[in-house]
Amino acid sequence: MTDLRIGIVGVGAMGADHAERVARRTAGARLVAVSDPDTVRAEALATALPGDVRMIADPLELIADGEVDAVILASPGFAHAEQLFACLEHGKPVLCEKPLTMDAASALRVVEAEHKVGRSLIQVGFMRRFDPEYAALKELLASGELGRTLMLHNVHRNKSVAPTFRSEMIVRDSLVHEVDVARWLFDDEITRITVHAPKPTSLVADGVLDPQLAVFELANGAIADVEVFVNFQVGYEVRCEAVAERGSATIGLGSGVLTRAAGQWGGAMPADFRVRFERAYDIEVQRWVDAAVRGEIDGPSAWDGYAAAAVCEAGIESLTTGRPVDVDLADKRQILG
Ligand SMILES: NC(=O)c1ccc[n+]([C@@H]2O[C@H](COP(=O)([O-])OP(=O)(O)OC[C@H]3O[C@@H](n4cnc5c(N)ncnc54)[C@H](O)[C@@H]3O)[C@@H](O)[C@H]2O)c1
Ligand SMILES: O[C@H]1[C@H](O)[C@@H](O)[C@H](O)[C@@H](O)[C@H]1O
Repeated sequence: MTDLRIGIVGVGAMGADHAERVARRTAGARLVAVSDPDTVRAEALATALPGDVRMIADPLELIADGEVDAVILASPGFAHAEQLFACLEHGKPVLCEKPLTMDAASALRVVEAEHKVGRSLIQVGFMRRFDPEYAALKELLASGELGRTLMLHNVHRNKSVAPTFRSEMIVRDSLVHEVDVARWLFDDEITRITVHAPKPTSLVADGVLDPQLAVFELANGAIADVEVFVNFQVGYEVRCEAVAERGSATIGLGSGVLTRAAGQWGGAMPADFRVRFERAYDIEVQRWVDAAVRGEIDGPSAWDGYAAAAVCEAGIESLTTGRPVDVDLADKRQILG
């Protein structure tokens, strides 16, 4: 069978990482084109990677290109909506990095446009669903061995982020992962969100609310809390503890290799998500490629991206008022039939 020919739009940190993945270690796929407004960066990447990778300056041209079968969108969130509509117009399967779009209204338009096409073409890059630890936690909770899950406690810390990363991005770009994790682990919708902000770390610009503490209330009565702290300084740390009726389960303790030496004990912390979630991204992309060949998706759908956008929109409102905000989610059955 011939390889799925993939084009990547946006080759900054994440796009370049995916480009390496597709070009070197994804079975049944071939990287054929990259696009980025920074054409020098895109050209350099295209030249460095194995195979014949073209640089196409205009992302919409890459999406329309007859030799590109499927697209990975790793452009910034503000560019996703237009590029997703182009993928739908050309009938191209697309793995879109989170966030699906910048707000709930545009995300819902994407869901509706895909529904009109009549095929699931969009998969959202909520890669934690493919992380072996998260997958094992999901399986354990679903088995019922611990009884009903009551609460989740989550920690999401980045070593640092660019100074352009503002308070609402902490919700839309970082907290959005736990929004998806909570919806996925509970298999339920978040109906209300509250985002508290303690006095910020002194290591961010004035006005940036970092860290934040979010509380999600789910339709089934469960609650999830999340500390999100994107300028933690130390390293990348993502943890999740599920508390159930007859026990708890924790993932993300980073207990790979613990050493004891010179009167101290400990291990290494990954510098960022590319290291911590490398395996998750590999599995995500491989399964997306395999599903695209079958004309399907195999992961978070456009609806999941929309639902997360609706929760984040309410979260950003809560961050400014300090009050709980109900999530305004469209009726799935009415939209998708
Ligand atoms: N799943 C994850 O864990 C994860 C991790 C990091 C980033 N992301 C997501 O990936 C996307 C990219 O993030 P990043 O960290 O690589 O950012 P980045 O700033 O490192 O890279 C973005 C790239 O997109 C290019 N770009 C800007 N405007 C564009 C446009 N209109 N069309 C095409 N390319 C454009 C920029 O020149 C840059 O090279 C974002 O949606 C982000 O939220 C996801
Ligand atoms: O875009 C990144 C990415 O999604 C990471 O997985 C997350 O930990 C960061 O907070 C976010 O800025």
